Amino acid sequence: MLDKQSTEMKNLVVKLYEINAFKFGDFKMKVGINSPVYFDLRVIVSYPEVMETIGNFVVEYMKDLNLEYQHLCGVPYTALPIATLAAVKVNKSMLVRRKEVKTYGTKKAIEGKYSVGDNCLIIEDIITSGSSILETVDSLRNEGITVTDAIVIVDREQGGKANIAERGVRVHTLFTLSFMLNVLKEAGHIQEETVQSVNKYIQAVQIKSDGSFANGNNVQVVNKLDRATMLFEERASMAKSKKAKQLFNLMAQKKTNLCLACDTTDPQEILDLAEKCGPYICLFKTHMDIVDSIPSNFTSDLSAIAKRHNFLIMEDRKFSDIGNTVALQLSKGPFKISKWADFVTAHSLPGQGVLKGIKAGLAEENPKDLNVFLLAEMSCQGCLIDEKYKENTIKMATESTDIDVITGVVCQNKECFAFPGLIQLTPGVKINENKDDLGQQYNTPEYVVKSKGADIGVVGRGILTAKSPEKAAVEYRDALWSAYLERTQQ
Ligand SMILES: O=c1ccn([C@@H]2O[C@H](COP(=O)(O)O)[C@@H](O)[C@H]2O)c(=O)[nH]1
Repeated sequence: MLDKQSTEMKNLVVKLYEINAFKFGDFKMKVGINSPVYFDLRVIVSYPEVMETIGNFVVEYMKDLNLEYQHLCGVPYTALPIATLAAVKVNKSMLVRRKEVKTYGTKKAIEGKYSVGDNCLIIEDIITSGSSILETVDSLRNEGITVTDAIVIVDREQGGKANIAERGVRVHTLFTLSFMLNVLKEAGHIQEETVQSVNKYIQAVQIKSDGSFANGNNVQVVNKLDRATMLFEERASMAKSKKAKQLFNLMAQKKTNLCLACDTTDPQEILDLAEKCGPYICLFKTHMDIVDSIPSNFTSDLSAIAKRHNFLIMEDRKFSDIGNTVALQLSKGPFKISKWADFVTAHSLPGQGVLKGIKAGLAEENPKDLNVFLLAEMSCQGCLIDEKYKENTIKMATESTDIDVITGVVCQNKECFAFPGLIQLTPGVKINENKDDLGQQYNTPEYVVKSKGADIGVVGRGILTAKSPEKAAVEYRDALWSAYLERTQQ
């Protein structure tokens, strides 16, 4: 008998969250209103253990329900592998619905062997309005096949179940969205505010069978899980890496989202700047390869200052080589970055290998808990990064098996990613200028935070060339922090 409250069921919910099959943010939905939650169960095909667990739960549920049916049909496409697994396990035949009916050959909408009057059980991954299930019901019924029941993995509780019942199909669900939210809250992955925001959305956006909204078509819902309006404290609980949680909490406690880009070549000057500006920053960004003859105690001195003033250190190395080389660049050579940096930056250009290389470099010695910011966009004029590259970078940052080492994304726009547990680091920040002579482009602190979605603003020459870098750091800290506070009150 399937126990829907069991630890195994709860563990599956957490796993779905961890692999980003269940995510939070600001997502465009088929119904036209943005949603604070999104399920993407397509990713489970990459996790055989998750597939097997879901398959087993579906089979147990099917046995409990004790339904009469000759065939199983998965709603295309995401539910197809789940239905296949279940059909094999219970030794039933499968029917496959073609989404696009062929214009040649048999022109069949339903593939598989069946007789008029046979009964078919439908399997679906997610139900929102129920329209996808109904399309499959219609195709099956057009062939004379009887459909009375459907098993659904997740019910978003937006009216789909009732819409389908109107058409004579009972929906049996493994998980409701409310249950899943409570499990994630119990597990400490989300806070009560998040649960309430999602519940509010679900209540407001109830969909009728014709696709209209139960409250009329002018439904206005403020998505409180738009990352731009969320507090860093709340986002910390959603972050998937420990380091991202640490940085979110540090910013919230210290009330600063300023990163100083310390692009100076004199090692002593770097330490002096860290000492002076340290109280006002959350991150201190270095380019170690521009520093002249680095003294042996340089990185330990910098780390001591970081500890004293409570900021983290980022080496902006922009790794972009094959994994093996990246592992060596991170752990060996004159800089031994893995020994002292909290964060590094990396291009997504080499693909997954760059993250694998970083992980391998970390395994080399006994390093700090180091994390990565992936570059999805650059601030310079004429940058060759296009939309597809950006999209794939965000996939790497949110869906890959190495998301545990990712704290955030270096980018210029809020639209780049939705997940509130990632941090947007935005360089190209200056109060009085909009470009330099070598292609750098600047925006003001207020603009990058409020309009471009920056969580952390990176300031280099805006501080370094000021008469008093310390005073400039205070000025930038205040401008970036008040823009962040104003943004959360929108
Ligand atoms: O797209 C990017 C990525 C990184 N940077 C780095 O940020 C600082 C900016 O310095 P400014 O003096 O404020 O221009 C610098 O270290 C770059 O390497 C970037 O500018 N753009």
